[in-house]
Amino acid sequence: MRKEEWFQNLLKQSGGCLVVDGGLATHLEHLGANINDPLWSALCLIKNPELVRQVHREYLEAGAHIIITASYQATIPGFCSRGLSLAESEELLRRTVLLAVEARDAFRKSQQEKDIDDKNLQPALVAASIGSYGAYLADGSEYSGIYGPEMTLEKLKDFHRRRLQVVAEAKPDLIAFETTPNKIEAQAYVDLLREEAIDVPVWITFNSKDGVNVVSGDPFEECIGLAASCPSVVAVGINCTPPRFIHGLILNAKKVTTKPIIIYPNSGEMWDGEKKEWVVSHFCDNGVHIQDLPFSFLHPSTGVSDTDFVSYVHKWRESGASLIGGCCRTTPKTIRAISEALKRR
Ligand code: MET
Ligand SMILES: [Zn+2]
Repeated sequence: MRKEEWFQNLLKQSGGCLVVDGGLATHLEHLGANINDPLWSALCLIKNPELVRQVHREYLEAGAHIIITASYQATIPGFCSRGLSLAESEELLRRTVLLAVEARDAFRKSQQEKDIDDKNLQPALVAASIGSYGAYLADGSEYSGIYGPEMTLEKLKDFHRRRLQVVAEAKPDLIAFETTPNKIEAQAYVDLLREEAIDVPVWITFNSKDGVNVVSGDPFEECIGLAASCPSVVAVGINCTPPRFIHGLILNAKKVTTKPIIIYPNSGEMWDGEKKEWVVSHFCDNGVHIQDLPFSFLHPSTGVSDTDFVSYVHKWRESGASLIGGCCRTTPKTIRAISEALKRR
């Protein structure tokens, strides 16, 4: 079966919408991991892989149909710079898929033990994360998309090639190219998928900080159109972007593609790449300047609350999103709320 057909069938069987998990790094931190490090969540693969498995498990229990692996910031040069050999680095990359598969299989088993009929089993897919070159740099450039004048398409392809091969060989159900900050990186993905004949279905999602363009300033519709033109791509969309921009971006994506649209926003805070922390953005979620609001109106540490997030879900579903989840600063609580809101529809 063609990849697109497989995915469309899966969506249909699930009533038209699949739930994606929430922030992996965020929840690792909530569970006590210290990931303030250039490897970010990938540090846990070395220090505490059991915690990664637990995060996957909690998202499945919260109702996620798709869990995203801990490979977002896991790269071969990143691991090698910490003294790991090439073989060890590749093994760790494979482990990201294995950890998610093990969590998924254990979850399925527990569902079956609860006597849940095979045909009523929650679909549970593993999407292998590929973060951008900017994520590897760990200098905030995944939120600027500015890689400097020296960067070329070939350099980006060379950076991504081996990791993509290794991750694909580990046989995830999907590959998730996440937080893509510019058009040139999307082009690198599309070229590599063809050149390396990658047989795994993929999604490509972009991030935006103005609701109009992707973070680099490249036009959003051009990026979506390019991603959607790739035969391996089964869904396109947006991640790690404030909730207030999502509705408009879905409508704009629909102008250029009929492929399923995936959205998993962050909680609305902004990543300060210099301070390396999440800060409340300068606008409140309804576009009002934060300094014009009474303090009690704000959620300084959490951005949009889980209940606010859920009130958006119906709007996103109506405007055409077929996969909905959360990104940074969202947790299993957010995902449970999304899952329940969708079930109530
Ligand atoms: C900066 S976006 C990070 C996406 C990744 N899947 C995570 O939740 O950790
Ligand atoms: Zn994120």
